[in-house]
Order: sequence, then C-alpha cells, then structure tokens
Amino acid sequence: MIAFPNIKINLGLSITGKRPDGYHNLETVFYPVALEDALEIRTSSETENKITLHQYGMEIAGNPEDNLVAKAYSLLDKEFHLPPVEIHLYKHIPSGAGLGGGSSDAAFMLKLLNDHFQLELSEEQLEVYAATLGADCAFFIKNKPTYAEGIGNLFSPIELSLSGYQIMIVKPNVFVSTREAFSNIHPHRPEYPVKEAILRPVAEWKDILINDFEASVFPQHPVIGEIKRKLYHQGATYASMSGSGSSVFGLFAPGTSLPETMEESDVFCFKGKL
Ligand SMILES: C[C@](O)(CO)[C@H](O)COP(=O)(O)OP(=O)(O)OC[C@H]1O[C@@H](n2ccc(N)nc2=O)[C@H](O)[C@@H]1O
Ligand SMILES: Nc1ncnc2c1ncn2[C@@H]1O[C@H](COP(=O)(O)OP(=O)(O)OP(=O)(O)O)[C@@H](O)[C@H]1O
Repeated sequence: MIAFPNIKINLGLSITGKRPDGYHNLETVFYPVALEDALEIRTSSETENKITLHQYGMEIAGNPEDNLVAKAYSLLDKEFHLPPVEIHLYKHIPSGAGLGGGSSDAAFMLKLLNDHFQLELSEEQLEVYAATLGADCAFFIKNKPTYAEGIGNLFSPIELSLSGYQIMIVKPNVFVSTREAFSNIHPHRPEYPVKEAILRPVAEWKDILINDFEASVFPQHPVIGEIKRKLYHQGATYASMSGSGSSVFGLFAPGTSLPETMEESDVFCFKGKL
C-alpha cells in the first residue's frame, strides 16, 4: 500500500504566548500543498525486526529508528501488536524547511497502517495519536485548510480555496532549528488576527498576514529574507516564510507566469499549482 505525504505551508503565524510547559501558543492557518514524499508499506516475512526501513532521495539527519515513520509504527504497535512491516520512504520534501515533511510522513504512516491492517480507527482517533508525534502532525490526518491555535493542535476547518494560484517554494541551504526559533520570540497579540486577515483578498495579505518568526530568523539568516524580497520583486501576490523556516513560498495569481529560478545556486526550488 502506498501513500504520498504532502507538505503544509503556514499562512500567517502569530506566537501569542509562552506556556508553563515551555511550549508556545500560536495562531496560524495550515494549507496543504502537493509537494510530496512517497511512502509504501508491505507486510514483511522478517521475524527478527518489526520494521525494515529503506530510505531513498534526500538524506535525513538522525538514525533510522528515530525516523518519525518508525515512531508512528511503534505507537500503534504498542496497542495493536502489528505484524512486521517493510517500509519504503522516498524523501523529496526538504527537512528543516518549515514544511512539516517529517510530521506528514508520520501522519500518513498512521493512516496507512490503519488501512492496511484494518484497525478501524476514526480520523479523530488518528489525530490523537498523531498529536503525540509532533505539534503539527495531526493536521495531516484530515489534510484540509485549517485554522490552528493552542500549540498548533486545536483545529477548526476553514473555507479557503487558493485554487488557480501558482506557488513557488524556495529553500536555501540553511537549517533553522524550530526549538531555537521559538526561543528567540517575544510573544504578543497580533495587530491583525490571522483568522481575520485570511478572510481578506490575497492581494491585501502582504501587509496584514505576518509570520512572527521572520523578525527573528531574517536577521540571523539574511539569505531567507532576500528570497522573500525576490519573490515579491518577481511578481508574487503574497510571499512568506513557512513555519520557522528556512523555506519561503510565493503565491502567484492565476494566469501570471512563475519566475524561471532563483539565481542562487544551492537552493531547493518547487513550482506547482494550488
Ligand atoms: C512552527 C511550526 O512549523 C508551525 O507550523 C510548528 O508548530 C512546528 O511544529 P513541529 O516541527 O512539529 O514542532 P515539534 O517537533 O513538536 O517541536 C519542536 C520544538 O519547538 C518548540 N515548540 C513547538 C511548538 C510550539 N507550539 N511551541 C514550541 O515552543 C518546542 O521547544 C519543541 O521542542
Ligand atoms: N520522515 C522524516 N522526514 C524528515 N525528517 C524527519 C523524519 N523523521 C525524523 N525526522 C527528523 O525531524 C527533523 C525535522 O524534519 P521536518 O522535515 O519535519 O522539519 P520541518 O520542515 O522544519 O518541519 P516543521 O514545519 O514541522 O518544523 C529532521 O531534522 C529529522 O532529524
């Protein structure tokens, strides 16, 4: 059984407060975009190891047993005593990009295991498991435009379609640690709440839909801010860093042409349609 875990972008991201447990309350809109990994599972005849993980494509830092797909398997294995599986993971989504690639793999792994082994878990139950694997992991269960608050885990579906818009995502070869990015933030209430800004036309978002991480991440990594500036220069209706970086996306109005590429070498670049 095969699935194609996709990314999310953050449309606006306000960090509104720090909690006693060290995590931060935030407000954001998650929007799914079809930049995808490929993830396949098969029941394995292996008796010694419960998981055999084969990885292809872009490298991921860390040990295979720390891979979030392995953690997702262990989570359900504890409860359902699953048969051994062979996993094939083709990484196309860059890591440390603020695109939620690892979280998406984990959420799709839960969905695949649920289907393959007929565990009969509801979407709501899958979301509860997913939330234990990463702050934004549960989003990928329903995988629809969502307003998120709390630590990024309290969801309300929203009616938002960017259908027809084109997207360009650029990620420089810079790694931003999510934990470190949060530690450099001074939480505050936004002037224009994300929930209201998102209701305005996309052409107005430039001035009202803010990602709070940009103010702390751009000075440390000027190349990221430079990419955002270039996306606007090249005609984006709206451009923003996603999550805690380091990728930046530009939304281009239907019928306009996307820029060829970024001049910098050593950048990851994705172009697609929403
Ligand atoms: C910034 C976002 O990309 C927005 O979509 C996500 O909230 C990040 O989600 P994520 O990568 O799944 O984050 P996790 O792996 O759960 O957390 C990494 C680290 O970020 C910090 N963290 C994360 C989420 C949150 N609401 N407050 C935090 O302070 C914590 O120090 C945590 O140890
Ligand atoms: N399947 C996986 N794919 C990518 N990274 C993984 C995976 N499993 C574990 N990781 C670890 O998670 C770290 C963060 O990866 P991820 O792609 O989720 O980052 P991100 O794009 O910054 O996500 P987010 O928006 O959730 O902060 C990686 O550095 C890697 O060590």
